[in-house]
Amino acid sequence: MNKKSVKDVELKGKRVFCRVDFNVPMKEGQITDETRIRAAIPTINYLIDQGAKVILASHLGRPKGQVVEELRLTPVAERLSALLGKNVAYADEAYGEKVEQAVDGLEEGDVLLLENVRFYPGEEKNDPELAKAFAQLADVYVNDAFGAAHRAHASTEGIAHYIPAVSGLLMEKELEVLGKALSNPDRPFTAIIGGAKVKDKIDVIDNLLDKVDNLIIGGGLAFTFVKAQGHDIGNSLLEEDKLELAKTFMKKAEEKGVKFLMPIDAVVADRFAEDADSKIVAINEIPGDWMALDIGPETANLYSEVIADSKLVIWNGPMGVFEMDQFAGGTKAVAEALAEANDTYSVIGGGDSAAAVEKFHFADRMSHISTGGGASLEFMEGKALPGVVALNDK
Ligand SMILES: Nc1ncnc2c1ncn2[C@@H]1O[C@H](COP(=O)(O)OP(=O)(O)OP(=O)(O)O)[C@@H](O)[C@H]1O
Ligand SMILES: O=C(O)[C@H](O)COP(=O)(O)O
Repeated sequence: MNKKSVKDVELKGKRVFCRVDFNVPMKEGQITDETRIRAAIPTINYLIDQGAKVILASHLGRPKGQVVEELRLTPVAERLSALLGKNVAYADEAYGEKVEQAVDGLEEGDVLLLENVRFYPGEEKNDPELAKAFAQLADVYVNDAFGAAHRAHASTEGIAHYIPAVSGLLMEKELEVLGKALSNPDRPFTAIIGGAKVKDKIDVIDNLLDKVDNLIIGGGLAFTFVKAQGHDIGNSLLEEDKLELAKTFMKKAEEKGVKFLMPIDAVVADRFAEDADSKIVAINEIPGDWMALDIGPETANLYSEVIADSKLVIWNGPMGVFEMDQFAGGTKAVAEALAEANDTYSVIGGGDSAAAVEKFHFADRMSHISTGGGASLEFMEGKALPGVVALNDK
């Protein structure tokens, strides 16, 4: 990477404003998945070991520029203290006099967590005044929030214009792994794209068709392609206005010699419900008033074989409605195939695919699970990430 990292700057005794992505799922005040907190630990420990005064900042949820009690970072501070094995001070504001006093009181190796930066309207507007107020707290800016790197906000982009700005270790690793996957892939290189909406994944499919050997399509978005092939898809998800584009992609794949793999069978249901009546049908036999909610077992076998023969696989988006047990089989089979493919480097991107891999207990058998949802997608689309662009060049 041509951007400076924490390893390239002197940190001893320095006040370091470290932007992390602690946007973790919460239920009734409890953190339900702490992956993102764990992922930031190496950088935080590095800063502590170097003798920095560590000021951590993050957003949580989308409070839209005002204080939302349930979105305070208090539970995160507690969890972080436990994970670091040391006290993390917590400020209930993110800048201003009180925070400055707290920063003044920091000794080398101390950690202070600021309040949710999205409580301030200037954050998402990338207001230079707020960016300056953040910058004033510190001598060095470290961006370790890969998950929020696609946002040009005051704490992810603006601040980098005022003090020396470098990447954290997680940011560096994410960019290295995803960057290598896309620019110099081991082959055969396979991308698996699933999830619900074609329109969200158009750019990524288009960009990947220039790079991969195999493109596997699953999830709800597959049925727009199935329909484009000329099959009846009943009440399955369809984005009518993307049918022509789906045909274009299939044609592009053919021209480029990319294997474009689509479902050959599906699990169909009479309604969208856990206890719906369901059955397995061939892809050209989806009944008119049923909907396809998962890929079928033959498709899962076909996809698993392609995965086993690949050297590099990137996966974004589940194969079916994996939240319901009846329709989780396809997603589970793909996760299992990835877990068992020992010679395959597997990169999981996107919140839902990462959640699925966790749910089926294959997480520790994947090569890399990205902490970025939108960020990893935008990266794969080939877009520049503002939070990275703003960092100092080497
Ligand atoms: N056949 C289907 N019909 C309807 N919904 C489906 C189908 N297959 C998958 N889904 C749904 O798609 C959703 C995930 O889609 P999405 O495009 O958001 O995935 P993602 O990119 O992994 O997630 P994220 O946006 O969190 O990164 C899941 O909730 C799943 O239930
Ligand atoms: O969860 C994410 O993808 C990141 O934390 C960014 O959150 P956002 O979509 O609310 O900007």
